[in-house]
Amino acid sequence: MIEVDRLTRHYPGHHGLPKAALSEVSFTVAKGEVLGLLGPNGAGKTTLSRILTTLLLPTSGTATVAGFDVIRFPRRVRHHIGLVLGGDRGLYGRLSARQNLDYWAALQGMNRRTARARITELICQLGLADRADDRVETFSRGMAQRVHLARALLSAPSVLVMDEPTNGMDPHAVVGFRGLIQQLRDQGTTVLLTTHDLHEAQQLCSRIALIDRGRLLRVGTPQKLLAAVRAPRVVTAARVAPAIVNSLAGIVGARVQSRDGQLTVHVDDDTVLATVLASLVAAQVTELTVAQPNLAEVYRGVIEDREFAL
Ligand SMILES: Nc1ncnc2c1ncn2[C@@H]1O[C@H](COP(=O)(O)OP(=O)(O)OP(=O)(O)O)[C@@H](O)[C@H]1O
Repeated sequence: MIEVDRLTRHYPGHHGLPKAALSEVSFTVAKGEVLGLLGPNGAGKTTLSRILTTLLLPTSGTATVAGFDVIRFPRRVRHHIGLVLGGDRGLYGRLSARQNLDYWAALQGMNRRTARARITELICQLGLADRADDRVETFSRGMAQRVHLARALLSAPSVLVMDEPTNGMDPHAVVGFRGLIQQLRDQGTTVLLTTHDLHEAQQLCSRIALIDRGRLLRVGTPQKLLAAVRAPRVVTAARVAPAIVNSLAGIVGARVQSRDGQLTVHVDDDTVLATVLASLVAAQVTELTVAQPNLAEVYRGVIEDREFAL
């Protein structure tokens, strides 16, 4: 549904020299896939979203959405794509949710009767029914974001581009909104999801693209990205006899610490991990945990951005 090939976008930089916000970025997104675009501030995520939604022209390279080139067929692309932005832009606070949606439907040239039915359907689907006729300026961040999503879904697009859609929401609203994204995914909508939130990416995305300074550094399933991490695993166990601690200390590649029977072992690879676990199980130690690397470790390993708070 999305094909991006060597996409490049320059902005004027210092002394008139071009500065690359995107450099030779290539990837594809299949129908029904949720691709997470993850990267620090200034990585180029918004630039890419804007090109795909025909709001910005690339300097070179190509991008197609639902088979239509974004430069040659922008109207067709717009018909197939919905854009959901984070933040407070884009809604009329003094209008109700329904009036906002009526307005956007009219701008898109939708027939009134079709628009009315579609708006009622979206209001129900997105949990807005109780507040549909209240002014949007009285809405919480999470409710306003649902109106943004309804607006993007008016023309039933097959592709949604979401730029940090849960930014600024409280945790409860985030859970509800992510549930909506999951529903859309299950209904076959293709989603490009820009996010800073590693947990969100891991929860929602079938694949994740890591982008930094305009370059695509890695693309893969969360499992594939995790498999490539060399972060040490940590085994912890309780009530471990001193003799067992001593025998573990003899395993090459295991760094053992122990205090009052509470054991912590750092291991470098899966073979050492298996040996440590086998020794503990043979000694009938059952209270143990293994901390797996998570996306934060992948991120740290791939992107060296000090400003990005994990
Ligand atoms: N209109 C512009 N003029 C000049 N430079 C720009 C312009 N828009 C973006 N840039 C630069 O392009 C680079 C990529 O910006 P972009 O907004 O795409 O990043 P981002 O990944 O979306 O960042 P954020 O997470 O902060 O939204 C940045 O270095 C930014 O300063």
